[in-house]
Amino acid sequence: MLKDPSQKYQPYRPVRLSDRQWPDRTLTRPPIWMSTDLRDGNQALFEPMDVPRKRALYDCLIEIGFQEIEVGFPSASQADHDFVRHLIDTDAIPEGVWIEVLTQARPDLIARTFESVAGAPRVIVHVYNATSPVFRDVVFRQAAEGVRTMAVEAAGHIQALADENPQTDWRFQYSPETFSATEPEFALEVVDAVTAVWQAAPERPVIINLPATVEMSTPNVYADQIEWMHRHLARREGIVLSVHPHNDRGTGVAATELALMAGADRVEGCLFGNGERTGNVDLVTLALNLYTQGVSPGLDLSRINEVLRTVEQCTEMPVHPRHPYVGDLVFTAFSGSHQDAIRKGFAVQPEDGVWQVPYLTIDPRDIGRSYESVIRVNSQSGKGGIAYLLEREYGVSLPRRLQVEFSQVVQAHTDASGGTVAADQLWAIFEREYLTLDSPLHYLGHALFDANDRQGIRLRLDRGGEEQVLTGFGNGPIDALLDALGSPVKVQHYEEHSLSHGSDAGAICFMELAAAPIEGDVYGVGLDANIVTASIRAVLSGLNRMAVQAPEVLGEAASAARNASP
Ligand SMILES: CC(=O)SCCNC(=O)CCNC(=O)[C@H](O)C(C)(C)COP(=O)(O)OP(=O)(O)OC[C@H]1O[C@@H](n2cnc3c(N)ncnc32)[C@H](O)[C@@H]1OP(=O)(O)O
Ligand SMILES: CC(C)C(=O)C(=O)O
Repeated sequence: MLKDPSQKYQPYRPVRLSDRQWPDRTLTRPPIWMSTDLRDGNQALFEPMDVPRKRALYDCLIEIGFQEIEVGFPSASQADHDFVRHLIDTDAIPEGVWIEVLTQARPDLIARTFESVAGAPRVIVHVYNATSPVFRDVVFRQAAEGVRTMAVEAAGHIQALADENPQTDWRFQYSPETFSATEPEFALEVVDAVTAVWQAAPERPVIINLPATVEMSTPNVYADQIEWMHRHLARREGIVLSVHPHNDRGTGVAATELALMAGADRVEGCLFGNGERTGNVDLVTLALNLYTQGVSPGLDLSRINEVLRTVEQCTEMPVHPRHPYVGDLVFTAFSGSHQDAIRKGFAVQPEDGVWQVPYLTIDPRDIGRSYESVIRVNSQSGKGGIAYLLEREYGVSLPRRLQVEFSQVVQAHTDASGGTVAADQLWAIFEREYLTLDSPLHYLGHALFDANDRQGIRLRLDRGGEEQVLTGFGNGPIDALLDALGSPVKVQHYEEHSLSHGSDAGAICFMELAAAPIEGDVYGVGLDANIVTASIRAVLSGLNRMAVQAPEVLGEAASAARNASP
């Protein structure tokens, strides 16, 4: 890299527009959408789409609700010509939908374009020539006047061919390619000349499309350029003002939004931002950005995963996992505080119905995505996400302190394994830690009985391979159980709930235990169809876990007296 890049690169030229209006505007309605997936998107692929792939993507665009679709550059390739014919010959252009075809401002190409669309019900003929100084000087080797004439002659040619074919409904579109690198005064001069030829008027509007063929400035400069044109264009009321942003600086969406605030009526782009180099502007992001502002975009993206699959199959290009709204990971929170906030947000249903789940700009269900991928657990995760997954998948609501305890168990696992933990793996860790740990004390059975206003229990268990029958008495079954075991532990807290789903067991019991040699409390968990058995299992689970640190918590082997029949 150069120490002084100014020797090689020049800053963009700002537009003189001191009273710009766009900064104070907000977007309150959607633009007219035009998909150029099948043209600009297609011309940017390793392997351009064949007719079946183009057709699959076209059908997808129709289902989403696009009414203007640029279907190709039929004078440039046989494949594009064949696709246009396929649509016309199979009657695949629904009422209200306009196909659009692109051509250079060259008489032979314009003529071939009209031949290819013969018999179509509605066609937008889109003609372009570049207008910027470098194109004038280097590519066309013509003075500005020559470049203007190229556009004017093409416009006249198009008008004449359309007049010869009145069975089709025609609309005309002109793009001064490289508009954003063109002096605004010259772009205006060319566009005004073209709209004069076409006699643009409200009853016969034409589309003037102002591309950022290469994005070369901050989005505010593009917005200024659009507002300047919007305010200076002749026949403005007969013009649908369109923008065609690319994303070379990574700000295509921002530039488009500001351009719409600056007066544009229409946007050309591609699904998920496919297109030349860094892509055309992403129409899905634009549409859903509007949606999250409470503005219906007029496009149906309620099954966004299906759209994604179609686009990926047709273009053979993957969409990034962090791509806005559609990427695999955009509704996933790994870090603990995010998971905690999301879980709490889901739990609150605001009375006014206004969406306010932290970290999520949109309800994933609105676009056909589920909460399943919302929370994943890895080494950055905390108790919130873990609790959320166990609750959602297994109907298990962990008490708060158990959430803390178990998250450390999970963290040890993720630190060691390095990966993420799905809900089923989480449950397996939970089972191993709390539910299937049955040594040294292994529950075999119990019977409760009344003993002079006290609760009696006869407990059958396997203690390290030796079967024992222990008897104890207390104020209730747990008290009697601890008495039978002769264990010094104290029950600090006890919670039990029925399982809502995910297991046919009826109840889960959480027992928070404390015993002198151990710092802090330790949880045991029991799962059983019977609520008392679930609580006995929970005590034994806790004791087995505590015994790893302090074997004495297991209690003395019960006294002969206790072992005697009551
Ligand atoms: C920004 C965009 O995405 S624009 C769309 C780009 N898409 C495509 O180009 C589609 C694929 N293109 C093609 O198949 C070919 O370029 C064709 C069929 C359009 C033209 O092919 P060719 O006649 O062989 O020309 P070539 O590809 O070399 O293009 C360069 C010529 O087109 C001229 N040209 C370029 N753009 C335009 C235009 N908009 N209007 C008129 N002439 C143009 C150039 O000045 C150059 O002319 P020259 O040979 O007299 O110097
Ligand atoms: C033809 C024009 C609109 C184009 O694709 C561009 O400038 O990027």
